[in-house]
Amino acid sequence: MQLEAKDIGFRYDDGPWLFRGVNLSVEPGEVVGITGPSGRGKTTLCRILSSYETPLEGTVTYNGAPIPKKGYHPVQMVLQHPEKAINPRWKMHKILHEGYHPDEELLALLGIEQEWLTRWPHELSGGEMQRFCVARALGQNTRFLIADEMTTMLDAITQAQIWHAVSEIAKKREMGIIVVTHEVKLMQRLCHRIIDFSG
Ligand SMILES: Nc1ncnc2c1ncn2[C@@H]1O[C@H](COP(=O)(O)OP(=O)(O)OP(=O)(O)O)[C@@H](O)[C@H]1O
Repeated sequence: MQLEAKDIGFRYDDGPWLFRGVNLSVEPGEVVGITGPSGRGKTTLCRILSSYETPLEGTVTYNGAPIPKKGYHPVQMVLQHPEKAINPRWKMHKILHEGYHPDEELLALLGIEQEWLTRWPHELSGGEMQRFCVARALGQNTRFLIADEMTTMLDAITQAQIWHAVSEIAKKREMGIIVVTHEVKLMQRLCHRIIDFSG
């Protein structure tokens, strides 16, 4: 059940190649960090791994086969800014239940309070909103989570709570995680190995 990128290359339109020949594989339960200077394409690579973007060269496979375009996606991505990932016209319960129905245990682990469910997104703080985005990404069929600066904007306590919850779930389910962050200590604490993406 490995997630594997082979010889990936990408550039935007007629621009220069952002990267070529990138190889990466992540095993179930493994936590892999990706580090590198700003602008080298870490976010773009994450988008390719989670099928939001198609590579111009190379392939991404899950369990040795291309990831099916239909159905629940086994690779889920959580971004830095939760407000960009949710529909501002939906109340939180609708946002939360968009893909599946998270159980009470997961909500409690992520510190999501019942009363938040009836609120609009603008009535929540960034940290509260991000807990919903994380819950939404942690469906039972999520095999890999891509955390692209997932807790960068949050205070230390919220950051610790979210990572504690995600790590617990990952251990229990053997879920793999890719962590992109500029925070070196967080990266070292979480990751089994770190890949330098300096290009
Ligand atoms: N949709 C797009 N169209 C054109 N260029 C883009 C697009 N998205 C990103 N880029 C450019 O591609 C390069 C890589 O961006 P990307 O966000 O992948 O890098 P990054 O390593 O994640 O950077 P950061 O650490 O600052 O988030 C940047 O120069 C960026 O301006």
